[in-house]
Amino acid sequence: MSEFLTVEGGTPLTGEITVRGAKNFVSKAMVASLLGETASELSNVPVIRDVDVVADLLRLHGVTVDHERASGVLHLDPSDVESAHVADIDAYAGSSRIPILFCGPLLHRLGEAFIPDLGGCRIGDRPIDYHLDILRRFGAVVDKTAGGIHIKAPAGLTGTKIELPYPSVGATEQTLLSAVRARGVTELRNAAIEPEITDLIAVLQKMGAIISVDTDRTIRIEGVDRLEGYRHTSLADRIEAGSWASAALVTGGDVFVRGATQPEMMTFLNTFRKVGGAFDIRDDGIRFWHPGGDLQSIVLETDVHPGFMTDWQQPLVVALTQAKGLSIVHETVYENRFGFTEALRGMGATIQVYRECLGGLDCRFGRRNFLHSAVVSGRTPLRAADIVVPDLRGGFSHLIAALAAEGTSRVHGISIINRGYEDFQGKLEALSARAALTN
Ligand SMILES: CC(=O)N[C@H]1[C@@H](OP(=O)(O)OP(=O)(O)OC[C@H]2O[C@@H](n3ccc(=O)[nH]c3=O)[C@H](O)[C@@H]2O)O[C@H](CO)[C@@H](O)[C@@H]1O
Ligand SMILES: C=C(OP(=O)(O)O)C(=O)O
Repeated sequence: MSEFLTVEGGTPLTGEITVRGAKNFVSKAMVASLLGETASELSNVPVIRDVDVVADLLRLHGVTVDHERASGVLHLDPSDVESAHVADIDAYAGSSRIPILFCGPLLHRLGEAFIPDLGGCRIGDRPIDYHLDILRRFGAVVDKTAGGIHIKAPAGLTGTKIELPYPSVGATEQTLLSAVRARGVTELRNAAIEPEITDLIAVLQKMGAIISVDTDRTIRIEGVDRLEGYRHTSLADRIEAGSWASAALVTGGDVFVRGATQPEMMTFLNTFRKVGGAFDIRDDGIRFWHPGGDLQSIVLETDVHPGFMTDWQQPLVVALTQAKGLSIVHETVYENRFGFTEALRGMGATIQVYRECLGGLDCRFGRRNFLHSAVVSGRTPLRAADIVVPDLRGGFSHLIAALAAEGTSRVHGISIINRGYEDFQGKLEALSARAALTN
């Protein structure tokens, strides 16, 4: 951890940056390519570490992966998967959450798989009980070991009825990726319907799948015998776009986010406006800026789509430290996503975290001892600090706070941010931030 970013605060971010494909879709579309008999081509792919991790994992399983990094085109050819000799899979333990989604496709192709322990941000326990339950319902035999899970389906997978206890994104994707080639029909109730899932369904349909989505969160999948490769352009990363929007607001800046799209960001845009941010939606992106005057405090609850996305929460909380009055933020998706506020407090923010559900919703975490509600009292000037990045979005929030703070901050552990923000240092430079890497 010797490398750190020196950030001199106090300069509004101004200018233009580009946001490419969504981290939370691209990685899943890459896994979907394993289901095809022919090669796939995915466009608008960002250069982020999660894409590299999944590319390497696919290569390990015999997929030929060619990532044209500048143009953002990814070629994925799975024709050699059956003959691949998978070695060194343990090296991928803890790298991201995507390996668990390899289960369905590998079971269809090979009848068995070993999935190393998962990584991803530590923002709660992040169990995989729904995933394992789903796989068992399809007929797989799951054996949990110390380093990962062994999974087998010698007789193939059979369609089933599933009702999720909570509309989990990953569990919905697990179901989709397993059901499309299972025997018969699968019905998934209480499914997640995030835009990244809708785009995954679009990819699977292009491959030959038959999937319908009802208005009541029910997804029906009719299994088919064969799927082909696909050609698809990823939807934009709405989380990255929202993060830069918050950065513009906190620093009193003006940023055009080329590539950002309105439909997937409607909920964010409503909140951004209520806080006092301004935006202008254009065909090629969205401009976000601080129009002057005071920012307003709000009551905010994170929720599954179409609610306010949990991954937007952390950057926006920094903006709330600059709003007048008391804001309430109730995190209902992850039980432990306010750890990042400690560093903000060290920078002068007034934020209290509570175990109670503050806000309108009673969530799964009420009365379970999790500090999952926050009260932010503003406006408080922020001062520079030495910070260690805790997780992806928390890290970006700290970066935003450092950009707005008075003085020079040192942000350690910034490589975590590369997992989901393409070339964020280049983008900071393009926006005239005063940030430099020190080794
Ligand atoms: C790579 C990726 O796409 N990550 C996103 C994905 O994560 P991910 O797919 O991991 O998130 P989920 O939607 O599955 O998790 C939501 C909630 O369900 C719980 N749960 C989930 C699975 C399970 O087997 N058991 C269980 O209890 C989780 O602990 C969490 O409290 O959706 C989240 C919610 O929009 C986003 O914040 C993440 O950025
Ligand atoms: C929680 C996140 O991602 P992951 O599921 O990959 O940890 C995120 O993108 O903020």
